[in-house]
Amino acid sequence: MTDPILSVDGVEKRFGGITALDGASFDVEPGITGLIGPNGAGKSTMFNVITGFLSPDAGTVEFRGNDITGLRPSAVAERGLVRTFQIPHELPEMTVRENLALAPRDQRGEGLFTTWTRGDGYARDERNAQRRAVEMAERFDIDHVLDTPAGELSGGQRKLLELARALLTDPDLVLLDEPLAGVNPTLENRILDHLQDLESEGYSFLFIEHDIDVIMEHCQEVIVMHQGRVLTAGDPEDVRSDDRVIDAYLGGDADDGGDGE
Ligand SMILES: Nc1ncnc2c1ncn2[C@@H]1O[C@H](COP(=O)(O)OP(=O)(O)OP(=O)(O)O)[C@@H](O)[C@H]1O
Repeated sequence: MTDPILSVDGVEKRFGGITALDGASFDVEPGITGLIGPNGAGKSTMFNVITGFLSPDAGTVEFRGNDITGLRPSAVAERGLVRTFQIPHELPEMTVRENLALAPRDQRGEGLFTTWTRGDGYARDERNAQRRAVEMAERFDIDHVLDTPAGELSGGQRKLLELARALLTDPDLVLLDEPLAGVNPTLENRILDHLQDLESEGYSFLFIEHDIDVIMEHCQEVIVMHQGRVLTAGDPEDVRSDDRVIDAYLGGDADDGGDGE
């Protein structure tokens, strides 16, 4: 048994009267792990807490054995834990090349201003960033759109760009929020193949996904959230046949008029 790369323990998060996370705990082992659960289960809130976009009201998050609870997103990214973003507001106007070249600094919280005002080593860093941008675009088959504004990409190309941007920060663990949403089946398979290849190179992934077949085929482990807690976690085969999971997805009230399909 390997050490967990990520450990979440007793995490709580409330928004006014809404309890989004209600004492959620789980471990993530190296590899590809799926995070599933019905709408409103708390999956996105959990991603935000893990990556420092929200502070939890209680509980801890440990990454590679170090407490990262409440650290800022840039500090979390520095330690090797990143999430893919919906491309922020201003970036659709920038080309794929520019998006990729800026990605590492962006994740570290260095804005354009810091980038431009930095002195020593800037030219070298810049050449390096440009070279890696092209290499990454080639790897993800988006090199033919390097000079296209990101806002003009298809849904699938945009997901590949997000993945490429995340990888340019040299992460150990990447959190992916529905990486296949709005992606056509051909690109969907390509993204999944990329994840598999990257995993064999030592990257780990935790991803939110609604398609249980994708989880079954590509994840070593699956974590199921429901009502802000972890309902169960483990082997996808076992989880799929777990009555509690089936109930959670069907709405739970078995004697409440469900058609029992
Ligand atoms: N910023 C917020 N303010 C108020 N309530 C919020 C906020 N963010 C999330 N919530 C609430 O917290 C609960 C959990 O939401 P969350 O988005 O984390 O669930 P989810 O599992 O990601 O759902 P989905 O699969 O629909 O994206 C929901 O009841 C949601 O309405």
